[in-house]
Amino acid sequence: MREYWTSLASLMGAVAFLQGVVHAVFPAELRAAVARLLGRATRAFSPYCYFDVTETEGMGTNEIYDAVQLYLSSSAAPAAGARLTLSRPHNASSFTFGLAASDRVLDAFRGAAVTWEHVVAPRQAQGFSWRPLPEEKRRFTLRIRRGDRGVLLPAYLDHILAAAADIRRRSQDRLLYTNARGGAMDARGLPWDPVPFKHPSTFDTLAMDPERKAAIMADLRDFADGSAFYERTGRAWKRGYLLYGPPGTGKSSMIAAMANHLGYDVYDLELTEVGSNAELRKLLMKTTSKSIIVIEDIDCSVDLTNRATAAAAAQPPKPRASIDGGAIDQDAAAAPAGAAARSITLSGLLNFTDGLWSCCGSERIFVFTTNHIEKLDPALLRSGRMDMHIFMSYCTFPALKILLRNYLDDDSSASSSSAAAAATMAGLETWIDAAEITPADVSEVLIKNRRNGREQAMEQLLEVLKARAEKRPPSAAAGNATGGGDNEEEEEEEEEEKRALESPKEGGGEDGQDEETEAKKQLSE
Ligand SMILES: Nc1ncnc2c1ncn2[C@@H]1O[C@H](COP(=O)(O)OP(=O)(O)OP(=O)(O)O)[C@@H](O)[C@H]1O
Ligand SMILES: [Mg+2]
Repeated sequence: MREYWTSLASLMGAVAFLQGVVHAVFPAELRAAVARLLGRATRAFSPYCYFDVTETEGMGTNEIYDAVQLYLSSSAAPAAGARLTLSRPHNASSFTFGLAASDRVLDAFRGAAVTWEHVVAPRQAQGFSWRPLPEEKRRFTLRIRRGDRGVLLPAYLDHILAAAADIRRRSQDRLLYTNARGGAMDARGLPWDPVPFKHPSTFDTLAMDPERKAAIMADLRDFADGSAFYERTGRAWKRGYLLYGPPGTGKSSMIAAMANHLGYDVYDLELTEVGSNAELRKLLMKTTSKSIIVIEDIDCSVDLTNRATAAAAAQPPKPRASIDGGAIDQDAAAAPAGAAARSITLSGLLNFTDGLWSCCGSERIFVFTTNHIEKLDPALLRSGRMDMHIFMSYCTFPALKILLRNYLDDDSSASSSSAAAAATMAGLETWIDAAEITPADVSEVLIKNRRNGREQAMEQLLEVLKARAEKRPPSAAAGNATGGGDNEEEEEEEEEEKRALESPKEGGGEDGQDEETEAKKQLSE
């Protein structure tokens, strides 16, 4: 045994001596070149190939490096014993995990296994630079089997970029964009002003019938996951929703709930600020994908009369300079007399939602709201433009239960099981339809009275419902309060119509218009 140790020691001594000789005789550059050559020779026989993604690229940061970091931090499995770093990026509401130096993560894509290594090496001393580089050089090295290269690249990188963008969007606060300057650009060439969007409305807090709510949520989910479907069917990846109903029934709350549900940004388009159809197009082109473009109170925004009537009523074409500085806006010239002050035309708006321009990005949702659906041109409402018409009704009993839960359920002294509470609840159920009260008004009553306890607040609400129902014409109130009587069949028919309107319209535009006529009839009653 002793001889073994003696020979090992002399071998190590010989290696150290040789190393000293090599260092003394061969310059550093030559040694590095030999090492590179050896590395290349080993890689030539290796079953793997390697790709480096460096942190910096030229003078700037490398977007792919950031994307890989974000992707690996949430999607891939760290190898056993790997260390993760924890951070919270600026303006983000959640934490992200990053890979520490020299650790590995394993991932798989389309059945092929890949390994990522995070390599951190000290940077050689740098001379003077206006833009000092980080002290360490960081890179991710992707190792894949040679045979998998065709399967993985570039699809795997595309997958990583898309996943990282999704994570970034979900972890960062969403933005609400407005066009307060019309379509005029700011110094960065953007017509939209962003502010953080922190509306607390969600589908959970939104008061409406649970089945209708579930149908809308499913439709939104189908849309968001429908990339392959839209590509296969040759449709532009966009969807239009029209929210209509009396003021205070939750149209704006629904938009916020949609944005929160999908994690989309919101573009609140103020049409009255937009000078021309050309400006409208520019605004559209500057929206990002995965966003909801909202036009509230569409009936009040522009004169949206029927295209045919508009053309007949049009003044003799009077060329009018757009605010872009002298360019003639042809659409504006054809504007109807009533819209002379503004040059947005119905056809401009139709092109905005459905024309070729609307497809200059993907995954966009258009939401229009109105209190008066009967004022809208059928052309605007047809399928493909407004695919789903959602009637936001006065507060129904299922919706009321959601509001009671939202506003009163934090009251720990609540004893809703008492006989008195049950009687009040039954009273609310009886009177809610007859009162024709909006969820906004119900919320107001509950907010004002919640300090007095759940039961008191409910009793107060019942008083308000009764008072409202009694103020209404006796026939309408009685019919509703007693559960319908003779009107029951008519009501059922109305319900059917509403359901039909809310069912998604994938196909022909003509059907959409027929249904729309029904909706108008129903609203004008
Ligand atoms: N369906 C609802 N669910 C929950 N809260 C509601 C609902 N409808 C109205 N509210 C409450 O009433 C307030 C006003 O609602 P919202 O602004 O969404 O109504 P709207 O239909 O957009 O009204 P308008 O037509 O006047 O724009 C909201 O702040 C919200 O708290
Ligand atoms: Mg609103």
